[in-house]
Amino acid sequence: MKAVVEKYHGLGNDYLVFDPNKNKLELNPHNVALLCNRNFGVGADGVLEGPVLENDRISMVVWNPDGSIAEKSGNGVRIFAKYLKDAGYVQKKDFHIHTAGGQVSIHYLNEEGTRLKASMGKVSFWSDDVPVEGPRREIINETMVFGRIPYPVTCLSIGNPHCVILMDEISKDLVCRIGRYSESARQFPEKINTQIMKVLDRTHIQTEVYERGAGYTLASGSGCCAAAAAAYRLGLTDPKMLVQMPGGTMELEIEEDGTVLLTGDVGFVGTMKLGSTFVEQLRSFT
Ligand SMILES: N[C@H](CCC[C@H](N)C(=O)O)C(=O)O
Repeated sequence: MKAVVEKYHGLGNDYLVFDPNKNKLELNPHNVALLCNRNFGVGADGVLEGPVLENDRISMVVWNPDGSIAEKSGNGVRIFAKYLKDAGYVQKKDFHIHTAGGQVSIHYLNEEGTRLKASMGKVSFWSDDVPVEGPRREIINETMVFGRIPYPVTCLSIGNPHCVILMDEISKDLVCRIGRYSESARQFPEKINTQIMKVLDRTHIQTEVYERGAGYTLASGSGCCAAAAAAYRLGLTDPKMLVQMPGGTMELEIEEDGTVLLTGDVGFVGTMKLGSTFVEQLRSFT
């Protein structure tokens, strides 16, 4: 059996596109984890399975490298939109991609499709939407303890769950130290993506991310939406801002109705025809 994947990245947050129309292999948590393994597999921060084309809808599935499925990925939908153009599935400049976390509207900003704007939907700070255990409330600057240290935490959903912690200084080490505790903390029944955020001024913030099901990554599309929405809700920024992450900078805009617009680049790395022995390994996981 043959198998081929296409590798792309969004600000260094790399994904493999696995097109079921070109591959017979069935994906499952075990073979996705092997595909994403940076030593024994291709290596990536996740797999984007699709397009599934039915009743003129385009949908995709976002897999995390631990084999779990995420409702949405901001870099993932932008990468997937670029793939759809490269593979000839779409010719229009504007269209929708359906994910488990809701519909994302895509607008290409250049001919090659390497710069895209995604309308990521509305955020919700309500505990039952994120979800967060306890009485129904909006989670804004609520003290939560991770690793025996209290933090002021803002939680929100943008289709997938996020917590955002405002700090004076941020670093990879710090977000990993917190994320190891917060990701699977008991108050998050569906786990959580963790962002620490430094506000530079009213139009610039900086973040580091520890992703649910992936750990530390160089950038997170849904994560920078969450950080921007939290910064704006806390009254620290204007509705339009730049979010600086280790992998690069995204343009964010919070619209009047709470919809979050995400604009940034994606890069195509290459097409990988998987070796027959490796494909047999992937198939061996039932
Ligand atoms: N790990 C995330 C999904 C990918 C998020 C990130 N890579 C993005 O670009 O939004 C989750 O389990 O919700």
